Amino acid sequence: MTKGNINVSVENIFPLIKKFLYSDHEIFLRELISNATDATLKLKHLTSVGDAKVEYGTPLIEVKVDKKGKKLHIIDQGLGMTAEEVEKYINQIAFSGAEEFLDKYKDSAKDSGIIGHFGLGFYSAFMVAKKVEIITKSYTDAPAAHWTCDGSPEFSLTKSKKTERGTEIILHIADDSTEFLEEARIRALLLKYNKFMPIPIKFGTKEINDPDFTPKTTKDKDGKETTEPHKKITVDNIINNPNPAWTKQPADLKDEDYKDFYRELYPMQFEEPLFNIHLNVDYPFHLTGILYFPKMTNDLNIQKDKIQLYQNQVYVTDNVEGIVPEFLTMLRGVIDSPDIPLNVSRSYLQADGAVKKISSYITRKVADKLKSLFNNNREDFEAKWNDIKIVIEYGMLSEEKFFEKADAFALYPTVDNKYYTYEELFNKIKANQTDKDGKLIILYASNKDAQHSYIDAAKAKGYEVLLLDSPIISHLMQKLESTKENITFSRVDADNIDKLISKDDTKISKLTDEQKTELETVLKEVIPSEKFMVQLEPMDSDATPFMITQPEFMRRMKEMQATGGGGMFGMGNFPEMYNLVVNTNSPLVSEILETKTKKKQERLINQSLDLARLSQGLLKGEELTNFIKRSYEMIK
Ligand SMILES: Nc1ncnc2c1ncn2[C@@H]1O[C@H](COP(=O)(O)OP(=O)(O)OP(=O)(O)O)[C@@H](O)[C@H]1O
Repeated sequence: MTKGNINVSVENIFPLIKKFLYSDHEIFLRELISNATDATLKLKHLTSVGDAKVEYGTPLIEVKVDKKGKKLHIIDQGLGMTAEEVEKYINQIAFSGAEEFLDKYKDSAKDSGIIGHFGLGFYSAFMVAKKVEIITKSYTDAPAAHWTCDGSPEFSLTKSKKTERGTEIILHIADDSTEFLEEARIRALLLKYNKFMPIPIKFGTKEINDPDFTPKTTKDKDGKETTEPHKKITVDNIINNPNPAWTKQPADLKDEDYKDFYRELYPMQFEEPLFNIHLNVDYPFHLTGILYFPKMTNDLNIQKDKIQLYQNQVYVTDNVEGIVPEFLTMLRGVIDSPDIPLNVSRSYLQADGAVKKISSYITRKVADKLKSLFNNNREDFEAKWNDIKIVIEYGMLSEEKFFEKADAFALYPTVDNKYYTYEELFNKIKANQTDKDGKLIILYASNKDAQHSYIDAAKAKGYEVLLLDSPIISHLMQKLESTKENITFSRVDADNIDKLISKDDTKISKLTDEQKTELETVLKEVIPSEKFMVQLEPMDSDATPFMITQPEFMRRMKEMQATGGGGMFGMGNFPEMYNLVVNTNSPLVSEILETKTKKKQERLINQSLDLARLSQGLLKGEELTNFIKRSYEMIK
C-alpha cells in the first residue's frame, strides 16, 4: 500500500473545487463519463492498430445509483490503469491540471457562463463526493489498483482483486449533494449531457416484449378468441444514441432521417422543421452539425428550443451566443466542434480567430443552402417564405456578407401573392414607378385589409404594391435605400398616390385660388388642427374626396424605434400626426364649398372626415358611435 500527499503546496484545493461554480456541480457526471468514453475509445484505437492484444467487443459504460450505500458508480470497460498510471495520471497530471485550472479561473469564474463547462476533469468528482475510489484494471497484465481519497490531499493506493478490464469510479456522495442519489436526477443529467455520446451508456434495465416470441391465439368452444400475453424480457436500458445523425455523411441520410433526428432533439416539438442544413468541415477547423429552420412567428422573443453546442458528442451548452451569428440563433439544431475554446470567457470567445471563422463559415453555408433551395424549387421556397423571412431579413441587417448573398434569394412578395427578387422587382416597376426626379418608388402595404383603399388606388395606376409586414422591415428598408441607388420605399397610405409617385403631368384644379382659400377656412373651422394637417390636392375627380395619410418618414422612424435600434432619437414619443388630403376636383368637395347652411356644411365635412378615418381604421369609441348615429339620421 502506498500512502501519500497529492500536493502539499495547495492544501486547500478541495474546498475550492467544492465551491467552484456552485451552480454547475452537476457537470461532474459529464466529466467522469467523458473520461470513461475516452478510455474506451483509446482501447478501441489500440486494438485496431494491434497494440492491445485484447478483444474490444461491445463495451458499455454503466452508471449505478446505490441510494442506501450513498454511492454512485461509473463503470467502464476501457483501457484501465496500472498503479503507476494512477500515480501519474490521477495524482500528478490530473491534479496539477485541476490546480492550474482553478488557479486561472477562481477569480473570473463568475464572469461568464462558459468557464465552468470544461477543464476540471476527474477532480470535479469532489464537488459532490466526500470520498472517491478508483478501482481499475489495465488491459495489460498488470494487477488492478485501488485508489482512495477522502477529499483531503491524502490518498491511498492499494492492490485490488478486480479482474475485468476497465475502471470503476465510486463516489461517496456528500451529505449536501444527496440529490445525486436520486435516479430521476441522474437520468435527467445523462439525457442532458450524454444523450449523443459515442459509447452506449447503461442506466438500469427495462422490460420489453421478447422479439423472438409470438403470442398464440386460441379459440374456446364458443369460438371466442384469446391471445396470450406477450413474453417480456429484461434488457439493459441504454440511455444514449451513440450514432446521432450529425456524425453521419449527408449522402447517407434521407429527409426522414433528418426529421427523426429533429424529433429526438426536441421531443416536445410537434411541428416539423421547414428544412435543414448539414454542416461538415475539416479545414481550417473541425465542425459538424445540423441546423434546422423551424417555423417562425413574427414574435422575435419567442425562442424556446435553442441550438445545442457539443464537443465530440458531449453536450456543452445551449448558449451559442458569440459562436453562431446572432441572426441564426433563432434556428434549432446541433453544432459539434472540438475547436471551440470553451474554458474562456465570452468576450474572449468573440475575439477568437477560430471562432470568427466558424461564425462566417456557418453564415456562408446557410446562405448557400438558401440559394440552392431557391434555385432548385422556387415554388416551395416561396411557400415557405413567410416562415423564414424573419431570419433572412435579420441576417441581411446584421451581417454584411449575408446581405450581399441574400440579394439572390430574398423575396419581396406583393399583395397579390407574387414573389419577386429585388432584381425582378426592379425590372418590373422601373418604367412605371420612377418619378419625375428619376427616383424609383417602391410601394408597399403592411396590412392588406387596413390599407385596402390605398392599395386599390395604387393598383388603379398599374403600380405593384408589396406586402411587407415583418417587425424589422422598416430597418431593412432603411438599409436597402442606403445601398441600392436612388430608391425609396413608400407605404401606400403615406400620401395620395399622385404625390407618392409624382409624374410631370400636373393636375389642374377645378377651384380657383379664391375658392381654395375659402375651402381651407371652412375646413379648418371643423377639423381639429392638432390632429390633422389639411392639404388641398387637385386629384382625379373620381378619386376619394377626403383621405388620411401619414408621412413615411415619421411613421418609419417610430416603427424603427419600437423594434429597437435605429430610428431617430426621440421620434417614438411624437404624437400621432396625420395629413388630411382633400381632393379639390371631387364633386363632393365642390358641394361642401357651395352649401349655404352652416350646419349642413359642417355635417358634410364631419361625415367625410369620419369616412376617411374609417378607411384608415382610426375611428373608434365615442367617435365611431357618433358617426353611426349621424349616418342613420342622414338616411332617415
Ligand atoms: N475512466 C478512466 N479510465 C482510464 N483512465 C482514466 C479514466 N479517468 C481518468 N483517467 C486518466 O486520468 C487522466 C486525467 O483525467 P482528467 O479527467 O482529470 O483529465 P483529462 O481527461 O485528461 O482532461 P479533461 O480536463 O479534458 O477532462 C486522464 O487523462 C486519463 O489518463
